[in-house]
Amino acid sequence: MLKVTVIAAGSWGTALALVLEQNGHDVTVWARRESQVQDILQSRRNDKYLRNIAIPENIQFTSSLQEAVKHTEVIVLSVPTQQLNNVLEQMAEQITLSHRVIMVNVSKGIDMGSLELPSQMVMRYYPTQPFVVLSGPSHAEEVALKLPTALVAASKNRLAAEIVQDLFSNDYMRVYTNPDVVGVEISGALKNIIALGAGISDGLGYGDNAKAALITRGINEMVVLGQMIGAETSTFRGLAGVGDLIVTCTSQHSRNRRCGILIGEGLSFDNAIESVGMVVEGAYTVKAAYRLMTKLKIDMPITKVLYRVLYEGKNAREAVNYLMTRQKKHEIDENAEKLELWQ
Ligand SMILES: NC(=O)C1=CN([C@@H]2O[C@H](COP(=O)(O)OP(=O)(O)OC[C@H]3O[C@@H](n4cnc5c(N)ncnc54)[C@H](O)[C@@H]3O)[C@@H](O)[C@H]2O)C=CC1
Ligand SMILES: O=C(CO)COP(=O)(O)O
Repeated sequence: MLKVTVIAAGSWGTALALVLEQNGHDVTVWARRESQVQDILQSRRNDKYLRNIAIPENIQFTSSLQEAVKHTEVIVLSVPTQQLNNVLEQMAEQITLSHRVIMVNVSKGIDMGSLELPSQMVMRYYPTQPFVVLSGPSHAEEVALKLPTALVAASKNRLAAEIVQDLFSNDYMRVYTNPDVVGVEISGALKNIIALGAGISDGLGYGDNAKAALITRGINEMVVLGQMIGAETSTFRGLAGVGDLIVTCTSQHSRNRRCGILIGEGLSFDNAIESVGMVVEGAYTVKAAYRLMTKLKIDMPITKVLYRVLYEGKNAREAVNYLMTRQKKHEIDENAEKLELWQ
């Protein structure tokens, strides 16, 4: 049994706390508001984020960071990416982790200000603690119902990856390990942008053909950016890559897809975000990815048009028209260069 602290009592943090408790660990969840802690303790539910799920008495809740991390062995960070730096700062001010703690991040995104990945933010504050990113196709609503789910625990530290694999594995959750932290993080961040696009496509009334094209060309964009920043291309074929892209672009549970559908149906960006009521990571990651794309001088057309739709008021239907009619090109640039493939 390990002592595990989950930071943030949103839908994913709560669902993962349930898994950890089921697996026999000593689980404490930190929520920033005492009122939320009291609500959960009274009802043993967290209906705002995870409806109709009973939370066992064994899971402790607190709004004190100090109490939450006291003697803990594993910290699971489930804070929305744009808030992660702020939470890490609060933790660093209040807590010196003098003991060894495995830092596990489960949020998916890129910081809009610094353009850092979660691993880079965490390592800035805790350079000597082992870091693991847990990612893959996994909606909290299904995990809370114990429906079969497969994830990937990526770390440069093999032992830490294997500890996290053991921590979460059970008969409905299968966890693989992977040393490619950057590839897993870029996959998780960019798939949300593509899912927003898939939602917009659905909201506009386009069909399965359009969505399949978005998913496939979306992987291409993930690879293009990933290769520039040191990711392994094979990671994009895995659970964190194509796996998560499929689930987020097609699932009824996806917040990113739902937000996209509302925008496609004509709602404003702000109203769509508000209506979803939970974090829509892709809406912020698109800004970071657009800046990265510009900085690295690479072409990411889906990211580019989504940025224009969300932040520059471009009409969504015109954006699709742009994607369809832009300059013709090869499907796979590398193949086009291989003279032996042409007759
Ligand atoms: N919901 C899901 O099924 C999954 C979510 N994720 C990722 O996990 C991360 C969290 O997502 P959700 O739990 O769905 O979000 P959520 O919107 O359900 O919950 C976010 C939680 O973070 C807290 N929070 C927000 N700002 C904060 C701050 N400044 N300080 C402290 N706490 C703060 C909120 O109070 C809330 O409890 C995201 O990056 C998401 O992409 C990953 C896999 C599955
Ligand atoms: O990352 C997720 C599923 O793997 C959650 O996606 P949404 O935020 O779109 O719900």
